[in-house]
Amino acid sequence: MEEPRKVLQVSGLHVKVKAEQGMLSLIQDIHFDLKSGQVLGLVGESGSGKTVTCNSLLQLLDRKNTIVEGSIQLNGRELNGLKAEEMRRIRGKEIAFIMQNPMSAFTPVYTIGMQFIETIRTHTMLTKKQAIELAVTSMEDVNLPDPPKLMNLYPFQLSGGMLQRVMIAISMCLRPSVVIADEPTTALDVVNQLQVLRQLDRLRLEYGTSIMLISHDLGVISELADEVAVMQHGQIVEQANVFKLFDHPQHAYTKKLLNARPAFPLQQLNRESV
Ligand SMILES: Nc1ncnc2c1ncn2[C@@H]1O[C@H](COP(=O)(O)OP(=O)(O)OP(=O)(O)O)[C@@H](O)[C@H]1O
Repeated sequence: MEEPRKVLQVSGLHVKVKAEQGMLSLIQDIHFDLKSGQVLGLVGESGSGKTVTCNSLLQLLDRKNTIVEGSIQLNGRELNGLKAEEMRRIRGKEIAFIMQNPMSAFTPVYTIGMQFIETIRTHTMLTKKQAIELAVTSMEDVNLPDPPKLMNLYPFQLSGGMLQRVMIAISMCLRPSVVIADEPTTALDVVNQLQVLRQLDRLRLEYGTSIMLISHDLGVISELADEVAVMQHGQIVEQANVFKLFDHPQHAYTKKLLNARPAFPLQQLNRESV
């Protein structure tokens, strides 16, 4: 069988930020590859550097005060050092982002439809009518009820779970090669968490999208990830296949994380729903 293609190749990634006492190192020497259709889980306790890592991949860090060293190749193209304008064209189209808090991802004064269409038209030559059709199909794809009606609603009129699915629909509609999901289910209840994870899984199976899933929750990671990287103090301390990592953790910090985890509500729910 042919080896899956490497879509994202990160090597020697190092992020420093200007601080009063000088340059402060936030993440050091990060290496990983993300293959086509693969889900890489990035796990670690609060402050371990997960968000800084994904923001550096997306080039969302404050350019004035941070230094990003190392290489971030997306489909063979180096992203580190690209101009903000070039990066804006890539973000959303080739590498998409699903945020932790769906409410803050939307502008409250515009309808879901306006925001969806704006994203599509920024990146494509589609007409407004075509963009509406694509938005509706994408919302149907994530099982949102009555998309034409949803298009006319404002963000506050949707539940957190629905908004998160709208965000997934927006992220996926342009078929990006990579989706970075930073704690995509943290703000949701357990039932909605499971639904969102299932949608992400279905989309990666259907379209071969690679997903980088950031979470502090090992239950979420175990649901979806093929490979897991464990972060501590700005470094990846262990990386392995999900089964190997859960069954035979090598690093003391991974063992500590595994021992500290509560019972996995998602897995219980999965069993109950079978
Ligand atoms: N602009 C900044 N200036 C100074 N320190 C920062 C800056 N951004 C992040 N940090 C620090 O870098 C470390 C890593 O933060 P990061 O947000 O990546 O952690 P995290 O693993 O995503 O945590 P959480 O799960 O709580 O989101 C933290 O100690 C944080 O305080």
